[in-house]
Amino acid sequence: MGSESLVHVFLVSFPGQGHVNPLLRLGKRLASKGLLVTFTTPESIGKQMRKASGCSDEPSPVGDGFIRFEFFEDGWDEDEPRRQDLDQYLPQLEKVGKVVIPQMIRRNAERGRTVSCLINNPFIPWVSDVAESLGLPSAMLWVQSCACFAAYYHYYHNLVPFPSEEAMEIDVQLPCMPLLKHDEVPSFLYPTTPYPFLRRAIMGQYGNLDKPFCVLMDTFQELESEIIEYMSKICPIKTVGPLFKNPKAPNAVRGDFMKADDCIGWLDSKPPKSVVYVSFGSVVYLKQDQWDEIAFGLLNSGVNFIWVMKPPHKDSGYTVLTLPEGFLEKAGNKGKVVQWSPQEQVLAHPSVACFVTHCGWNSTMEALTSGMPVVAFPQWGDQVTDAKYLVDVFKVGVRMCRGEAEDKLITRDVVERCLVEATVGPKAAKMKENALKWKATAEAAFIEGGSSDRNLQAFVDEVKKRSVGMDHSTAGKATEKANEIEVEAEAVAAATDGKED
Ligand SMILES: O=c1ccn([C@@H]2O[C@H](COP(=O)(O)OP(=O)(O)O)[C@@H](O)[C@H]2O)c(=O)[nH]1
Ligand SMILES: O=C(O)c1ccc(O[C@@H]2O[C@H](CO)[C@@H](O)[C@H](O)[C@H]2O)cc1
Repeated sequence: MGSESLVHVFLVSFPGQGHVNPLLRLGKRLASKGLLVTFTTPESIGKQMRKASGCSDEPSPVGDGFIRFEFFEDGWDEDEPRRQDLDQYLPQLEKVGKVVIPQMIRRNAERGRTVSCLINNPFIPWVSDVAESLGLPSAMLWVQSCACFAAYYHYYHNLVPFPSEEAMEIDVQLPCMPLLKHDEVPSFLYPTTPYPFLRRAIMGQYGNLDKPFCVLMDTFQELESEIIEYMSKICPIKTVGPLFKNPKAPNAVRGDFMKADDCIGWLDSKPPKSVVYVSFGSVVYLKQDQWDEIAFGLLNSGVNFIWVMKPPHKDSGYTVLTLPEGFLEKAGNKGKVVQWSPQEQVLAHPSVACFVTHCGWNSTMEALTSGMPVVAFPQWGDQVTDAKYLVDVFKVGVRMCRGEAEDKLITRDVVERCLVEATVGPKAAKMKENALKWKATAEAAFIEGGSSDRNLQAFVDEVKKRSVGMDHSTAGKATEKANEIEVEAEAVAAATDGKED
């Protein structure tokens, strides 16, 4: 069957690696169940994805369906430094996206690919408005834990007391969750957060939560059962994780912004469970003095290691981190420093003993699903909550720090102690045993007939059902609306021309 005759879903992603990965993985899962999926994000990132991962606008077969990419211009020059400032970039994305997404949907309809559903991830809640204005169903993929979803929900609706300027250090008790210490609450909610624009972006999604007919989550029923059950009574949640596992479509279609350095051959040469993998994700940058302490901790512990040292964006304001003098020579063949790793493969490799992680949710799910113990080094946002769960609830981790807000240098001795604790001795063995249990439970959730697979199938069935109800007049309405929005936007642009920027 050609891709044109399939039900078509349109995925709009915030342009961050930790957001693109889970939405693209969802796209692949949906495609493998027989849908045509178009994935979009701004061209500035599309350019990188094309170069590093070969993303193409031609439909690629995935299982019973297809996936294709179609990027959009965000209205700024190629080298615009303001993209690194989300306080400025998020409003720009909203302004432009509200015009160009309807145009893209209209063009697709004209080419015989009528869109039946829009799906977005957080930080770009206006996508639900676009869907509503076009008369299209929409869904949202929540790319963090259900625990974090619940924390933001209770904050938005003011249901329980959270840290405030008057009471900074209060603990937070949410229903069906362990007590969170003040610094275990998602840090965008701290009164002192340096990232209030991310709190606003997330709160924007809660303001729009009545619009998506489904909230998909990259978690699984058995991992967060009580809070998922509780929140499911309030919101139309469907857990579909771990999304990075796709039995029908392994790694062919990827959305990395940077090509991964090859380190699998090097790992193959190491004994089982002898390597520590260190990565702080795509956005966290540590200070130079902290970097130095980690470097000495790694050397002093004597472990083998792979360390991801990604270069900062030229407009990010971060200075390039360096390694202590003579570090690479001292490490010799015990250590490998890379700019970007094939993380999923690294975590699945038998030579890897543990993962020193910033506890982003993707890294958390990838570690749990690979049966990999962790050393938790959270910095901000959901990472501090994920660290609490990894250590105290899932019991697969050792805590190395409490987050950026603590502003505490973690010394080389502490680094060394945590590495040893996570790799040798009875505690390490227990954590590995727990991690392997989570791996098995995750597998049972994503295989055919598992809880996540059933939820995903139910979602696909619902999209198909709604698309049957969507007759030609509905598709025509979407086209008409797209035309209206375009005319309005042109009028606004003409009226404001030269008055902005
Ligand atoms: O060297 C690296 C570092 C990270 N990742 C991937 O980048 C994503 C990072 O997402 P996460 O939520 O963990 O953190 P963020 O980058 O959003 O802070 C994950 O899917 C990782 O597998 C990768 O492929 N190679
Ligand atoms: O581009 C940015 O400035 C950016 C990208 C990603 C950010 O959040 C990360 O998202 C993940 C999924 O929500 C999350 O689990 C991870 O901890 C975050 O680092 C923030 C800013």
